[in-house]
Amino acid sequence: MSTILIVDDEKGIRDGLATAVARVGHRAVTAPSLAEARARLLEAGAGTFDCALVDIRLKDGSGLDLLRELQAGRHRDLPVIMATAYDDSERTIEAMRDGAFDYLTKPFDLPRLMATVERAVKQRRASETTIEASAESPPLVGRSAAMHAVWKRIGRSAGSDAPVLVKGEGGAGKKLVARAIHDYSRRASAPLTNVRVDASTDLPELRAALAAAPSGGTLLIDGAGDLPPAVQSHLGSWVAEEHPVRVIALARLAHGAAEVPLLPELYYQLAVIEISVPPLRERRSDIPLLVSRALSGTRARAISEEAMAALVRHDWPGNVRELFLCIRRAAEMCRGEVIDADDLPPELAMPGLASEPADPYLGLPLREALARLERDLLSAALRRADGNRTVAARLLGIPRPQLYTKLEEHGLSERKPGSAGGKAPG
Ligand SMILES: Nc1ncnc2c1ncn2[C@@H]1O[C@H](COP(=O)(O)OP(=O)(O)OP(=O)(O)O)[C@@H](O)[C@H]1O
Repeated sequence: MSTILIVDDEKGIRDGLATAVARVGHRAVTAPSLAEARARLLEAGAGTFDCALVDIRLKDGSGLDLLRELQAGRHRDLPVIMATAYDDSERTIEAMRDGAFDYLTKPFDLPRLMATVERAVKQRRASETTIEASAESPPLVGRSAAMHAVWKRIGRSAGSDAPVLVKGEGGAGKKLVARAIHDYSRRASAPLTNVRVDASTDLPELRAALAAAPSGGTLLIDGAGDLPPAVQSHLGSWVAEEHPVRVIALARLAHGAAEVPLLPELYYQLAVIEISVPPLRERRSDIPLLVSRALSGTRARAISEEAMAALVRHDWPGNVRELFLCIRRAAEMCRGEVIDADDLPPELAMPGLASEPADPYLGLPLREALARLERDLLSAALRRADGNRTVAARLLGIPRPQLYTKLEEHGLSERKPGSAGGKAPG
C-alpha cells in the first residue's frame, strides 16, 4: 500500500480523490491548504509519502511553491502530480521544468489520473536542479492535449543542457517553442542567437556562424534540415563536441510529412531531446484561443459563430502563421467590431468551393445550388467528425437539434459518414 498526499482546497475534490485512491488500495492523506500540506510533510519522514497530488491554485498560495520546496528539501524524491482547472501553458511549463512528475487538468479524467498515480508510485523520479523562474512568460497559446504534451517537453528540455531538435510544419510554432525552452532555462539571461541556414549555406558560412555563437547562451539553428549533406555532416561532428553553448535545431517538415530530412549522423546528435510541434489541423481545439490572441491589437473585438466554425474546419496548411494572417486581414475587412464569415477568404467561408470544381453548383437555380451546398457541407462535416454528430454540429457552428433537422431535411440522417453525398433533393 502506498500513501498519497492530496492537496486541494475544494472539499468535494479532496474527498473524491481520497475515495478513488482508497479504491485502488492506497492510503490518502489530505490537506486543504499549503500550510496544512507543509505541516503534514514536516511531521513525515522522507519516505512517508509515495506520491503527491497538488492543485496549482490554492487559497493560501501556489502549488508550484510547494513543488519547489519539495524539490529543494528532503522530500525531493517524492513524485508530484500538479493539477489545475486552468488551461495554462506557462504553469505547465514551469511545473514540468521544476520537476513535477506530471501535470493534469481539471475536471479529472479519473482513469487517466489513477494511471498517472500508479506510474508515479512505481517510478520515483530522480531529483532535478531547481532553476530560478524566468520573468518572461512565453506567448505560447494552446489548450489541446497535443500542446500540453509540448509544454511538458519544453519544461523537461529547459531543465537540461542537451541538444534539442524541434520539428514541425512551417508556421506551426517551432521558433516560439525554442524561445520558450531558452526563456525557461538557466541560460535565460544569456543571449539566444538565431542562425538561419538553408540549402545555399556552405561550410565556411556555417563555420563562421558557429564560431560566432556567444558562450553561455543558446544557439538556434533554424533550417537544419535544408542544409546540403556535407554541411549537415560537419554540423553533426560539431554538435558531438563540447561547446559552451546549448544547441536547439529547428527542422521544417513538408506538409503531412512525419520525418525530418536530416542525415542520420546529424539527427542522432541533435535529437537527444525531440519535440514535435503538431500541425494546427491536428489540434483544432486550439483555434478559438489562437483567434483571440490574433484579435488583440486589431480593431476587431470578436468573431461570429459562423466565422469561428469556418476557421475551425479549415485545414490551415500554413498553420498558426496563416491563421494569424487571416485574422489580421479579416479584421481590416470587417465593417464593425465583429468578424463575420463573409470577411473571411471565400475558400474558408465555403470550403466546397476550394476543394471541388464550381460546376456542381453552376447552372442550378440559386435556391437549389444553396441546398446542394448545404448538403455537401453537412456530409463533409459528418465525414470529418467520423459520424459524431456533436462534433459535426460544432464544426458547422450550429446547435445539435438544428443539425438533426437539417440531416432529416436532406435525407442524411440514416447514412453512414462515408456514404453521404450524391444529388441534392429536387
Ligand atoms: N502556440 C502559439 N501561440 C501563439 N502564437 C503562436 C503559436 N504558435 C505559433 N504562433 C505564431 O505563429 C507564427 C509562426 O510561428 P513560428 O515562427 O514559431 O513558426 P515556425 O514553425 O518556426 O515556422 P517556419 O518553419 O515557417 O519558420 C508566429 O507569429 C508565432 O508567434
